[in-house]
Amino acid sequence: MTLVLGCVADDYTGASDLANTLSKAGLRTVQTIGVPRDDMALPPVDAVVVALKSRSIPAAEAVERSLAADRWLRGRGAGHVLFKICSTFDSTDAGNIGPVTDALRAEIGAGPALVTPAFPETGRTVYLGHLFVGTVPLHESPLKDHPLNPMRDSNLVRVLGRQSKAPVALLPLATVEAGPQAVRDAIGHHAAEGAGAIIADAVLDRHLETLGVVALDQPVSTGASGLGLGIARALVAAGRIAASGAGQAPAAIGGPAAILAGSCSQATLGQIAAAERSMPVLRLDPEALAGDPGEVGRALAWAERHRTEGPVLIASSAPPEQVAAVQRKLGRDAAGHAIEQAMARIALGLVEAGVRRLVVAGGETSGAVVDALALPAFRIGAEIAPGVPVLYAVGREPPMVLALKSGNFGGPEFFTDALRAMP
Ligand SMILES: Nc1ncnc2c1ncn2[C@@H]1O[C@H](COP(=O)(O)OP(=O)(O)O)[C@@H](O)[C@H]1O
Ligand SMILES: O=C(O)[C@@H](O)C(=O)COP(=O)(O)O
Repeated sequence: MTLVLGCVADDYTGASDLANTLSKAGLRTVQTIGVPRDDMALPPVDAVVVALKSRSIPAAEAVERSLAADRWLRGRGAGHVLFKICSTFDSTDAGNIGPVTDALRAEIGAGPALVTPAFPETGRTVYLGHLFVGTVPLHESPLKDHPLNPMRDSNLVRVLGRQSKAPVALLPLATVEAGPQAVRDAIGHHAAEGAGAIIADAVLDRHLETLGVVALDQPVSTGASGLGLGIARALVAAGRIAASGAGQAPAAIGGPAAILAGSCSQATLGQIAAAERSMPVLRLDPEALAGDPGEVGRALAWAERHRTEGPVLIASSAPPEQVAAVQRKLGRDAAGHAIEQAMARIALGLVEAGVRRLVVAGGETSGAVVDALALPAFRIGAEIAPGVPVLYAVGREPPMVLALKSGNFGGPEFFTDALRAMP
């Protein structure tokens, strides 16, 4: 297997978002959970997205895991590695976007990395280094209340500067509009000045196409699915991707379905409210979930009682004031971790009870669930909503199909849309 593109994603939902984008652009793509074991049988692919759960762990660990993934990908021929971050730049001043980008560059002796979270299809745009979510700057968006990494500064040159060793420069929209050569000249100038990373503006897909062409000059770039789109289109345009033809439509998996929500995003809260009109919904008590092992058993007993009614939804999700109250009692990271682990035990119990179709809302939550289920890799299926594909577990018997939804993604009826796409 010789890879045309390697990707290291800092969470599992983000990885499936990127794998979806690459696959739609024509790249045969597989998402692995962690660095694959050498004996893992992978189909012929153009791109592998190695999904890590490294967004909210200490920076040194994120660096170590990312470098291991990078070495595996380069060992299989990947000349360019895209570090997939969140389109809302989820991170804290302690990292991990800066430290991982620095380490990936240092590993291969690369010049400054292009960095952009722009993903216009989902409303993420960057102008003069400021990230917008829909019509508002990042710091006014619901991300200001994220449970683990509240985003309170929209100026990404500043945000990344606080996380990086080398200076961070800006590639303004006017330069991106001027095309690849203007971008190359600007990068040369910033490299001479010692920049380690360059935040690139992009508000439309054509800007990402320009950035994709130039990113491939370098061995490393950092971005969300928008940059993935630009790189994929550049690879296709350069004739570096063999035509793959339409894949065989996967057979229906069947069997019981369940939804688990641990995201506290505004979008997910709305989707849970909408689901309440069409399926049984259990809203967990987050404090009990974090502290009382019996709460998992009670949730599973509830699911068992509602089994004959079709899919069920179990949620720990809560609005910002309730999240803040739990965090005051338990601490931010401890609360998040304990709730994720409890959700993972619920997932395991549901699958042991026969669930074969599973939707999970929330990146960290998805990470904990997929780890508990020990799923090694996914084939990418149809797109349910921008950034969220159907995922077929590779090599699992009996087969399972999942959807891992980034907290902020999907329309109000996402959960019913997902179940319809996962027969
Ligand atoms: N009610 C709650 N109170 C506090 N934290 C919560 C609650 N429910 C979930 N969490 C935690 O909030 C975090 C949500 O992150 P994540 O799953 O990545 O969602 P998103 O995709 O929206 O970022 C997780 O660590 C989760 O365990
Ligand atoms: O880029 C994105 O927005 C997503 O792919 C993503 O990474 C979102 O993260 P979560 O909301 O934590 O799932």
